Amino acid sequence: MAEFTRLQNCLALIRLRNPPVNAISTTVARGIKESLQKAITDDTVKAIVICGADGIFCAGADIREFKVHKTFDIQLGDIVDEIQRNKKPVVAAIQKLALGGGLELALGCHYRIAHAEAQVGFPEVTLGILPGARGTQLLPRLVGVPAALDLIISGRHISANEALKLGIIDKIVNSDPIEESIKFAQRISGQSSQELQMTSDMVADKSSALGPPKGYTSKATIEFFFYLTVPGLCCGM
Ligand SMILES: CC(C)(COP(=O)(O)OP(=O)(O)OC[C@H]1O[C@@H](n2cnc3c(N)ncnc32)[C@H](O)[C@@H]1OP(=O)(O)O)[C@@H](O)C(=O)NCCC(=O)NCCSC(=O)/C=C/CCCCCCCCCCCCC(=O)O
Repeated sequence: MAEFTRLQNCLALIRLRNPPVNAISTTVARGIKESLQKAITDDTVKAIVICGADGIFCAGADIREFKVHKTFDIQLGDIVDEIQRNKKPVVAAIQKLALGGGLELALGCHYRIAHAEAQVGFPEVTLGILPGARGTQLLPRLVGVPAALDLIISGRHISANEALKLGIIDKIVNSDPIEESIKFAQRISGQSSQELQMTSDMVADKSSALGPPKGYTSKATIEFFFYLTVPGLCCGM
C-alpha cells in the first residue's frame, strides 16, 4: 500500500509500504495514485514528499506479481505523468535503493534527495524487459543519451555519489533523507505555483536538447529500443 499523511506546514507525505523492499505491486500503485489525488486536490497542500517505509525507497516492480498477472489495470507510467503534470513540487526521498519502477517514480519527481549510501539503477534488462514507465525518456533528459544507455543496457546499480555526479540525484545527505526532503519541500513550497510550473516546463521540455518528451508512448519506447539495439545508430557504435 501507500500511506498518505498530511504533515504540518502545508506538506503531504506519501510512503510506499510493501515489505521487504517496498516493491510496486498493483495495490501500491493504486495507493500512490489515490494519495497523489488527495495531495493534488487539497488546496492547503503546497508540496509533496514521496518516500519508502522501513529505510528503503523501492526496489521496483513487485516481481511476485509478474508471475500472477499478464496485464495490469494500472500503469506506473500514468502515475509518473500525473506527478509531472501537477503544479505542486514533488520530492523523492531515497533511502537505500531506488531500482526499476522505483527509480522511474523518483525520476518523475521534481527533486531527488538520497542518502549517501543509497544505490539506484535500472535492473529491467536482467529480467528481459526495458524500463517501461518513462525511464527511457526521463533518464536521457537528465544525464544525456550515452550515460542513460550505459545504465539501461548494463542494469548496474550505481552509488548515490555517481548518481549525483551524473545528475540523477540533486542532493546527497548523511542524515535522514526523508527529514531533509521535508525541510526542502517546505522551503520551496513558498514559491508560487506559476513560477514552479514555468521552471518545471522549461527544464522538462523546452530547454531540453532532446526536445519535449513526446516519447510517452509505447511506440517511442520501441523506437528507443530499436535505437539501442541497431548497431551504428547509437553512440557511433
Ligand atoms: C537489490 C535487491 C532489491 C536486494 O538484494 P539483497 O539485499 O541481497 O536481498 P535479497 O535477498 O535479494 O532480497 C530481499 C528480499 O526482497 C525480495 N525482493 C527483492 N526485490 C523484489 C521485488 N522487486 N519484488 C518483490 N520482492 C523483491 C526478495 O525476494 C527477498 O525476499 P525474501 O527475503 O526471500 O522473502 C535484490 O533483491 C534485487 O536486485 N531485486 C530485484 C530488483 C528488480 O528486479 N526489480 C524489478 C525491476 S523491473 C521494474 O521495476 C519494472 C517496472 C515496470 C513498471 C512498474 C510495474 C509495477 C507492477 C505492478 C503495478 C502496476 C503495473 C503496471 C504496469 C506498468 O506500469 O507498466
